[in-house]
Amino acid sequence: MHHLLDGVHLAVFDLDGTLVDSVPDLAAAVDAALQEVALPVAGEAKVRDWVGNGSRVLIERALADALGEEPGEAFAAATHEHFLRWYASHPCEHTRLYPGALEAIKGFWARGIPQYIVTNKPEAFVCPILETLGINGYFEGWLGGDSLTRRKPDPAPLLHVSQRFGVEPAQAVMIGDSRHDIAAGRAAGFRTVAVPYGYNHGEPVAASQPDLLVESLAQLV
Ligand SMILES: O=C(O)COP(=O)(O)O
Ligand SMILES: [Mg+2]
Repeated sequence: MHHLLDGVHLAVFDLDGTLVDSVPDLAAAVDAALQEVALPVAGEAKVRDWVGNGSRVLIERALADALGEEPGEAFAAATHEHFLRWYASHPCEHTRLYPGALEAIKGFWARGIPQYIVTNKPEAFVCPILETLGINGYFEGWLGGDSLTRRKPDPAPLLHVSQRFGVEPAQAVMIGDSRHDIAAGRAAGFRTVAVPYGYNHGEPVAASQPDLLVESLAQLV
C-alpha cells in the first residue's frame, strides 16, 4: 500500500471519473433529453466538463448552454425527467472501468479495508452500473447525490459513512477526481487522493491540493 494509506480503515471512492468513465452514457442521456425538448445535442466533450454536481445540475448546465440563458424551473425539471428516463434504461452501455481501478479495489479488498462509494449521481443508477461491471461485491454500500439532504462538496455523506463504520475520519481516505471530492474529504477530516484523468470542470484537480495525486489507482496498492 502507498504510505499515505498507513493505518487507513475505510476507503471511500467517488464513482464518475474516478472508477468509471461514464461520460459516453451520460452524454447519450443528456442528448436524448435535449432532443426531447427540441434543442441541439451537446456531445461528450461538453458533458465531460458539466458532470460533478449531480444530474439535475448537469441538465441545467446543458440547457443553459443550448438556450444561452438559465432555464426556467419547470423546463429544467421536465428535461431532467427525460434524462432520468433515458439513463435508467441505458445506465451502462459504454461505461467502462478505468485502467488500474479493478486492481485497486481488489487490493483494498484483499487487505480487508471496507470500501464505500459516495457519488453525486442519483443513487438508483449506482447499483446497475456496479453490477454490469461486476464490481458491486467489493463495496459495503453506496450513497448517491440524492441519498442524504447534503452532497459533496459537503462533508456530510463522508461523515455518515465513517460514523457507520466507527472509523475516525483521520483513518479514512476519500479518493476522487474532482474538487468536490477533495473539498468534501478535507472538510470531513479524511485523507484525500485525486486522479487527474476524470471530470473536474476542465480544471486540473491538482489545484485542490489533495494529499496525494496518482495517475492510476493501481499506484495505491
Ligand atoms: O454525477 C455526477 O454529477 C458526479 O458523480 P461523481 O460524484 O460520482 O463524480
Ligand atoms: Mg467524479
